[in-house]
Amino acid sequence: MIEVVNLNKTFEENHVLKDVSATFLPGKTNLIIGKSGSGKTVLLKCIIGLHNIDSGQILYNKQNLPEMNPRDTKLLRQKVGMLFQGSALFDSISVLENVLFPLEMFSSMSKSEQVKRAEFCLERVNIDPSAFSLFPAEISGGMQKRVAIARAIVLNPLYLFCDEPNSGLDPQTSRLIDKLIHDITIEYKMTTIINTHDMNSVIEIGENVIYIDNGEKAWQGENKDIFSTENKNLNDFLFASKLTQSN
Ligand SMILES: Nc1ncnc2c1ncn2[C@@H]1O[C@H](COP(=O)(O)OP(=O)(O)OP(=O)(O)O)[C@@H](O)[C@H]1O
Repeated sequence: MIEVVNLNKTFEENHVLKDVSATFLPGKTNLIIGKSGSGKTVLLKCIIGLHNIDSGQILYNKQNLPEMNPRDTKLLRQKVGMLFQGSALFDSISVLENVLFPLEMFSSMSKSEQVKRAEFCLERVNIDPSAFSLFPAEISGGMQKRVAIARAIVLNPLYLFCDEPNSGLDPQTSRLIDKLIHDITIEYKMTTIINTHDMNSVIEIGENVIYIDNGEKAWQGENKDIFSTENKNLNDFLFASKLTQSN
């Protein structure tokens, strides 16, 4: 489980995260939602350790990330998978080589074990072996995203962080990607945190939704409860998101 406790983050005069406390549950898809500029990405980056924080705690199974020694931090990083906006695949190497990359960097497997593991992950995200030797530019955006998921899970992470996984995808492909992330989260009992604008994701896979409003955690709960919330700003946000998505 990941918990953040009384987290504060400022950039110069800009107090971006204000005393945020939230829990992110293992085996669940945890969604961070909120208006543009509310602090979602900064929160995700603080949790991953890409931003130093001003005060508060970031607890990975009760171990506070800012206080971890370099050895424990390194061990933790090996348990983390990341899915960035726009897939961030390496253009000049093949699909298979992209997924092999983390294994070459961080595992002690033999080459043949690495290839077996990479192929297994690609098959898990439904990439046909005929596409293994293609370059990212030769496959669709949805396939690129699935390759990026395969790469993110190849080291068997306990934690999966996804920043806007559906950006640039059509609604049908977005649904497939959501379902894939959700299924993999359950299968591998990962703690998955997704930063999203996509209201369909909230409805489909929002098992634990954290709503950030102007740097504060203003609501946390399950998708089934979100549309009966009495939080006015959240209601306005949901209404505006539904309008945008139906246009
Ligand atoms: N590296 C940085 N240096 C200074 N200010 C930053 C930095 N990163 C983010 N901010 C500021 O923090 C605030 C929150 O930004 P953040 O990117 O977290 O918003 P967001 O909710 O993810 O928005 P979006 O949905 O548009 O991506 C903004 O005011 C932004 O300008």
